[in-house]
Amino acid sequence: MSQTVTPELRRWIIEQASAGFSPESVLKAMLDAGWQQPVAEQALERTLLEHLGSVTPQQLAQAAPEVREAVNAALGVSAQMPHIDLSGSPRRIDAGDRWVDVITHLNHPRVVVLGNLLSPEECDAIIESAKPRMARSLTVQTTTGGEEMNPDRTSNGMFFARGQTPEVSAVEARIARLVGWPVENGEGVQVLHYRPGAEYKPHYDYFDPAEPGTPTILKRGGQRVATLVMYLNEPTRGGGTTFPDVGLEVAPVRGHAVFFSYDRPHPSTRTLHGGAPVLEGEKWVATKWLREREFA
Ligand SMILES: O=C(O)CCC(=O)C(=O)O
Ligand SMILES: [Fe+2]
Repeated sequence: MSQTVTPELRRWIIEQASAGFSPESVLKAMLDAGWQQPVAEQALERTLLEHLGSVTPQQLAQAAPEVREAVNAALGVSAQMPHIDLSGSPRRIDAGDRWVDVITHLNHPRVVVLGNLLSPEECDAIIESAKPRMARSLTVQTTTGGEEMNPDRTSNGMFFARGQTPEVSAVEARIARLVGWPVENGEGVQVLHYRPGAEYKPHYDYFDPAEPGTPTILKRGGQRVATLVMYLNEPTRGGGTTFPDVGLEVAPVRGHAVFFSYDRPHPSTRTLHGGAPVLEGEKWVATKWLREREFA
């Protein structure tokens, strides 16, 4: 007699895994219920893998450790993440050489808006040292692994090497302390300049695993797992950082920053975001991307 896997069975498997039962105990229950071992094993594996895309980080956090491990391994997901400790709901956080204000935070997507991350002097110094090296922004092209001009990004930009100027170096150390992530895992700071009308259409910062160029990119430091966009000045109107999945817009205020993290390269992180068009004035930001491992 051949057995077929019904939608009810798949739902039941997901419920069991989400409730914290280990795959072994789910499998045993299926065998006890009369399922043939190969069918049961395949149904279990397929169902859990296919379900991954719709699992929220909160659900996964509640799953049995074996499920979490299997899921993480299957997706190349990072167990450890850059993270801002907001336990005890602090108003301000000690970032080593500076107290940083906590303005707003959201759990899914994981977003933290910070105030006073940079002093006005640091903002100006970073803009001034970036200016001579600005060119039309390139984005890493996952189709090829190279860098290309992207029509969705109408800003101008440049990259600093890590530690290239004293201000960049101080800010990098501050960020590392703030999010508990090594300086070595960070890409160099990128500076972007938007004139009126310029924008950065909604996108994900992680590298799309489905694109052929991604494996090459990942050889250097693995996936991006978090982004910090730092506002170096204030456009008069427009230029906020938007998160369309949740209708959030972060105001570009000088010295403020928006931190967001994504523990898997997947839209379920809800980290789709963009730079809204600048309507009046101009906008300068510095972006710090954090990788899983050392970015050498
Ligand atoms: O300019 C912004 O607000 C967003 C910048 C951004 O998304 C990026 O640099 O990846
Ligand atoms: Fe981005």
